[in-house]
Parts: sequence; structure tokens; C-alpha cells
Amino acid sequence: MKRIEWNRLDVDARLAVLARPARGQSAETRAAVERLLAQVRAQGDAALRELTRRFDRCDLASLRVSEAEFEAAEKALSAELKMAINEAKARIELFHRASAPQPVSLETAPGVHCERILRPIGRVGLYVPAGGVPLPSTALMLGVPAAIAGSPTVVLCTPPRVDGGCDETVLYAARLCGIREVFKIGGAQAIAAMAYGTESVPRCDKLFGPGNVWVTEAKLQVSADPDGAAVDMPAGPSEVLVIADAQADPAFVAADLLAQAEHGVDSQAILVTPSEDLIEAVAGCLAVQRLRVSRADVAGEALEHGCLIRVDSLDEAIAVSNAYAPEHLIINTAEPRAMLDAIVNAGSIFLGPWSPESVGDYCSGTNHVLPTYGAARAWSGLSVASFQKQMTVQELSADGLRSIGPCAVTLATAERLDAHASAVSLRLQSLEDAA
Ligand SMILES: NC(=O)c1ccc[n+]([C@@H]2O[C@H](COP(=O)([O-])OP(=O)(O)OC[C@H]3O[C@@H](n4cnc5c(N)ncnc54)[C@H](O)[C@@H]3O)[C@@H](O)[C@H]2O)c1
Ligand SMILES: N[C@H](CO)Cc1c[nH]c[nH+]1
Ligand SMILES: [Zn+2]
Repeated sequence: MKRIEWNRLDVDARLAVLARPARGQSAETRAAVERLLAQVRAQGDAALRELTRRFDRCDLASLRVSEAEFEAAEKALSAELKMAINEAKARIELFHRASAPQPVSLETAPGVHCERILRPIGRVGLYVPAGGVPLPSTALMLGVPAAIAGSPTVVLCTPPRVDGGCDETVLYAARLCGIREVFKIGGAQAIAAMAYGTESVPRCDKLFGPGNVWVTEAKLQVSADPDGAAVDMPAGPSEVLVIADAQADPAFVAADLLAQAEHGVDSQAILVTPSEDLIEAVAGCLAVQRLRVSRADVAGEALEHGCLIRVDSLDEAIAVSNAYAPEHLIINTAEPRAMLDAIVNAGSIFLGPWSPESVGDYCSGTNHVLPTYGAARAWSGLSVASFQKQMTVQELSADGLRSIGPCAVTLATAERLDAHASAVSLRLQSLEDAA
């Protein structure tokens, strides 16, 4: 990992350190995804079968996962794994229920009743990656808030294995969330199927979930198409930034950096600390720990563009973190909670030595689908609200209109929107006439 002395850098060099690798896909990827989307729109299921043969190297009799496959999946898993999934799901549900938006109803003036009411998005499409390693935890992170919001149609796509089956753990997690419409489709073709619909796959209003470059580009393209679908958030490679001081255990810090690095070669792992000794010790631990992980090649490549940044103080570390706006922020210092008020940009925050980022990935209760690539400056992680629409309602009595109508007339007149003004003044006049 690169070692950086923050205070020796000028402004441009600091910006370069905080810059992510170039965003957006190559022109070839964009064009390839455009062709894939057009093919699925034109040929429906036939295109899905052909593309699954080409990219996933398997011939599917049925795109949809059958009841028998769900049952076989449940039988195939160990009791221990099922219990862990059930346990994680219960905590994710607890947190997501508690943090779900509530309806609002109040009088803003006598006789002026304003409400916020909530409705689930009608048809939602979930994507669970499985090209490299299948991610059943992602099925929970998408499926639980969708179920709490109460979306009537929940569709889930995940790539098939070469034998035509699906990862059993993903199927078990999907079923636990009440999802029945699961399709063995991966990549851009899955996004196209859910955005535009095919003979088998229902068309969805909004799509959720992470994925590789083809998935990400396809989500971008369908969200820009008025006939396509909305998407959850701008996504990029996974990221972690650790703020630590001299008291932090270097083995813990190294393990946290490595955990994010093993996701993909483009993962971002950054340590910011005032302690030169900690940087030295973390570098040593990383050299040892990375040899022990099965995805050592992937992690090693990711760590090459990660960095160990030395700052003068913890206040400066916070400033670096706020400027970077990491997906995950770990604060491993003597008084982590005391720093929380100063943190303004981060997807999810992990306080203290006993809160590794991995627990947020699986089972603390928070969601692991989070804004990356600096999007945490303006975006939040997935929640029940992401699966809902918030509609506002107003109901005025005659007295209500008498009381606030003149305000509307004055503002409409100032904007020279006479029809707006008269929609109110006409009514005020009729009330006066009736009095
Ligand atoms: N930010 C997050 O919340 C988060 C969480 C989990 C995973 N991730 C990321 O999700 C990604 C998962 O990627 P993955 O590849 O393992 O699985 P994936 O399911 O996203 O992609 C696999 C699919 O890609 C398609 N594909 C393969 N080669 C292709 C080609 N040449 N042209 C067109 N399509 C092709 C295939 O159809 C295949 O089914 C990783 O980058 C991981 O870091 C992010
Ligand atoms: N850390 C990933 C989000 O950036 C989510 C994940 C799934 N499984 C393990 N980790
Ligand atoms: Zn992870």
C-alpha cells in the first residue's frame, strides 16, 4: 500500500489521493450493454436463454426457480447455516422496521390538514450477484426492506451456475424473505428483463442491488430511459476508510482493510492515522494476513492502490474522511463516539475496536447496500424508504381556506400566475357571497 504524508501534499496532490479510479465504463462496455438491452427488449425470453448460454455457459429449461428447487436448496443447507441466516434476518428486520418512515398527520393552520402517507413501490426487482462469489447476505439486505415496505411484486434475479442450478443459500434467503419469483438470470440481461419485462419476468418499477460493470452500466442505461426503471443508487466498487490512533490493534486494522480488499481488484481500502508506528505495524500485519485469505490475488491487487495516510491529528483525519465520503467508515480510536458529531459524509459508521465492518455486511441489522464513489455526500444506504413512495395529502375546511387563501393569492399574483390566484379567490368570493 502507498504511504502518504498528508501535510507534505499540496492541494492538487491531496485531491489526487482522494480521487477514485476513473468512473464510468469503457465505450465498449457501454455499447455492449446497449446491444444486450436491445436484444432482450426485442426477443424476450429467447434472448435471455441465448445470453445465459453465452455468458453463464448453461442451457436452462426454465428461467424461473421451481418450488422443487427451493425445497432442495433448503434441504442442502446445514442447520448451522440456516440458523445464522435466520438470526441475521431477524436483526435486519428489527432495525429496518424501527427505522422505517412513519405517516405524518397535522394541522398547519386551523382547518388546514396536511398528511404524509406511505405506499410501497408496486413492482420491485432485486439483483443478487453470483458471478464470482454468490452473496446470500445481499438477498437479505434487499429482501427484508422490500417485505417490510409491502411491495406486492418482488422479483429477484441471480446468475445460474454452469450446471443450471442456483446458489442454495441465495434461494434459502430469498424464500425466507417471502420472495417466490426468482429467476436464474445474471448480468445486464437480468437488468433488462426486470426493467422491460419478458414473457417470464415481470416488468419492475425500480431495481435494487449491486453487481459488476455490466450490471452497473445496465442499471445506468435503464434509469436514463423513460420506458426503463428507476434504480436504487449510484454504485461503484466497495470502499472502507479506517481512522485509527496509536492505541488501535494493528492486526484488527489490517483485517478490516483486507476484508474490503477481497471484494474485488477495484475495492478501495484507506487508513488515516496520526501514528507512524501504527502505519508500520499495519503494513506488517497486512503482509502476513493477506497470504491467509483465499482471494489473496484479488485482495493483493486492491491493496496496491489502497493507501496508509499519516495526518497530524484526529481532527485532520476526520477532515480527510469527510472529503472522501467513504462507503464504510471505521473509527478505531480511544474515544470513537466523541468523534461522531464531526462526521458528515459516510455510508455506514463502525465505532470502536469491537465493531468490524463485516458485522454490518451480515448481521448487526444495518443495510450493506451503501453509496460508494463519494455518493455518500448526498445519498444514503438502502432502507425501507427506498421501497416506498411518500405521498402528501391536504384537506382544507372553508375556514382553512379563508385563513390561508389570501397568502396563496398574494404569492400567485407575484408570480403573475393569474389562474392560480383565481382558483383560490373564486372560492373565497363564493364563501363571502354565501355568508
Ligand atoms: N457495493 C456493494 O454494496 C456491493 C455488495 C456486494 C458486491 N458488490 C460488487 O458486486 C460485484 C459482483 O460481480 P460478479 O461478477 O461477481 O457478479 P455479477 O452477478 O454482478 O455478474 C455476473 C454476470 O455478469 C455477466 N457477464 C460475465 N461476463 C460478461 C461479459 N463478458 N459480457 C457481458 N456480461 C458478462 C454474466 O451474465 C454473469 O451472470 C463485485 O464487483 C462486488 O464488489 C458490491
Ligand atoms: N461489503 C459489501 C458492500 O460493500 C457487502 C458484502 C456482502 N458480503 C460481504 N460483504
Ligand atoms: Zn463486504
